[in-house]
Amino acid sequence: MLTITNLSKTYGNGVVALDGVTLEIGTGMFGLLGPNGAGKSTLMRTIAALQEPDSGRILLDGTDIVRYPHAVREVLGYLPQEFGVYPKISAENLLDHLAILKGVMDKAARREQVANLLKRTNLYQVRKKAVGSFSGGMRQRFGIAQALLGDPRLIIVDEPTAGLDPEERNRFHNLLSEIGEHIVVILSTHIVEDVRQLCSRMAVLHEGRVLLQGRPETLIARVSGRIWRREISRADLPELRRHCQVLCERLVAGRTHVRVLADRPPDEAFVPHEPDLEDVFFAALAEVREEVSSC
Ligand SMILES: Nc1ncnc2c1ncn2[C@@H]1O[C@H](COP(=O)(O)OP(=O)(O)OP(=O)(O)O)[C@@H](O)[C@H]1O
Repeated sequence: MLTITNLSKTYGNGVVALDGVTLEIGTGMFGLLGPNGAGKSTLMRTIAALQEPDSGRILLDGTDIVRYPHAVREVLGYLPQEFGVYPKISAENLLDHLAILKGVMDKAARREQVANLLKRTNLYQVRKKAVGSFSGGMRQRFGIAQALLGDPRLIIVDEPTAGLDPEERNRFHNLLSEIGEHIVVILSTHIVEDVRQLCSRMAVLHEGRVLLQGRPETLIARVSGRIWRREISRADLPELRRHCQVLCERLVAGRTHVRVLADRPPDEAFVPHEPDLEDVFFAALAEVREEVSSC
């Protein structure tokens, strides 16, 4: 169990990246959803003990990881947003090298662990190939293989599916959900679909603050009956925005469709919309923006 209490971080340039973040994260896949600049990577790096917060506490199974960063590094697997590799080394050799760095010193045990991880991530057939020649999806799977070295209790993956084609993304999802059956996996992303498909618990982060957290189905139930949609001409959008909380607008077969958050349909052309996680995400952002503009 990972318990984060009142975590705050302001960078030297004055940007408040984390502002009193409090979260409880148990075994399974936890989705941390937020728009660009929300503070996700800062939070991930802080949990991974790669940077210190200004204040607050992070406990992993009772151990304070801000005070004892080595304790978390020993039990942590981390796939950062920018995952650099030595391009010319084969996958097998690089994984072996990384296993040594992770403290797996026994040669036979290391060889076995490396082979197992290459099989698990479906890279065994290409283990002799240079990692630099891998496709984006293969590279991300290699990233997961290195994160799993040393049998971690906590895995952090930061924006892992950006740039993957649908097939690779699906394969990556299956791999993550299999891992999430046994340990804590935190998935940080701005892709709502990733969280919907994978996570049994989630939080939305915005401007360094947790807007909401819980089970996706519970959060969806909270906006149920308050989402309406209609087709609209683009010219009418500004007027609608003036008196409604427009959650999103999107093109369907070349026509603009809007969804709004309201207790009643704004006009007779609106029909009820069965909410999904995207509505939860946009509603949380819309509500906080509304608070700011009415201040
Ligand atoms: N080292 C740094 N120095 C100064 N400001 C920073 C630093 N790192 C991040 N920031 C700022 O802190 C805020 C949060 O950034 P962070 O990268 O944690 O967000 P994020 O949710 O991961 O965003 P993205 O999805 O775009 O990666 C942003 O405004 C960012 O510009």
